[in-house]
Amino acid sequence: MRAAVSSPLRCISSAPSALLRSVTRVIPSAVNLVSSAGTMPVELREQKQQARKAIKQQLRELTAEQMADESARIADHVLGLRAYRDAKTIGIYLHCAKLREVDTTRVLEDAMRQGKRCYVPVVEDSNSNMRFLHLDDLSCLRRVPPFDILEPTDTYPDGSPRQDVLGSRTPLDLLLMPGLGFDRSGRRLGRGGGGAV
Ligand SMILES: Nc1nc2c(c(=O)[nH]1)N(C=O)[C@@H](CNc1ccc(C(=O)N[C@@H](CCC(=O)O)C(=O)O)cc1)CN2
Ligand SMILES: Nc1ncnc2c1ncn2[C@@H]1O[C@H](COP(=O)(O)OP(=O)(O)OP(=O)(O)O)[C@@H](O)[C@H]1O
Repeated sequence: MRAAVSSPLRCISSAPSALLRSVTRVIPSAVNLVSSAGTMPVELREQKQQARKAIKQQLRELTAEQMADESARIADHVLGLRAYRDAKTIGIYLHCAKLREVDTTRVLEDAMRQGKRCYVPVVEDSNSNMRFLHLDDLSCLRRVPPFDILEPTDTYPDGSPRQDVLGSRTPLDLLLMPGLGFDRSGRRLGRGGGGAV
């Protein structure tokens, strides 16, 4: 995600616990490989594809009740974290149920209630560039193709441009990352779009 921040950023990755081991099982050690050309080694690309396929299959097998339970546990965990409680400004994704992502609603609602400044991702273009825009009112959200993920409008109701975190004097203290899978040390596997690089 091309969201530069000017202070050390605390990153919390969350995924249903049933999935936490998937990434390391399917990608034993290759996650640490970096080719000298700065491109992803073919072997690693293939291992990631295989891991994505396996994880998506596991996600499909979770029931709605399991998803809701795991999301509730993750929300409880996040809400109890000092990093969260201390954060004045947070980046948070708006989960997509169709993609079986961890539900962020409760954290977002709590953050807004607590007066934390929230920024959410908005896809810029087909090159996976994205911005983090300020969100203070859920009524400005609409589903945007092709992924049908909720995004805020570019402007506030009064027509002024919605604030981009990069133009803000208060950088993100905490970022809640969407991801397909995470291992127990927090290493993340995304959907392959490269937006989070
Ligand atoms: N909720 C949410 N918001 C987000 C992200 C995200 O992962 N989750 N993104 C994080 O960067 C950005 C959007 N990027 C996305 C990239 C791919 C897909 C997606 O649906 N991928 C399909 C495969 C599509 C294909 O292969 O053509 C999939 O993974 O099944 C969704 C969002 C910004 N906002
Ligand atoms: N080991 C690596 N060596 C060099 N470049 C890498 C390596 N891993 C990833 N990259 C670079 O990062 C980009 C994103 O990698 P990848 O598509 O696997 O990300 P992801 O985990 O799916 O995350 P997301 O798609 O959400 O950003 C790749 O296109 C590649 O340019």
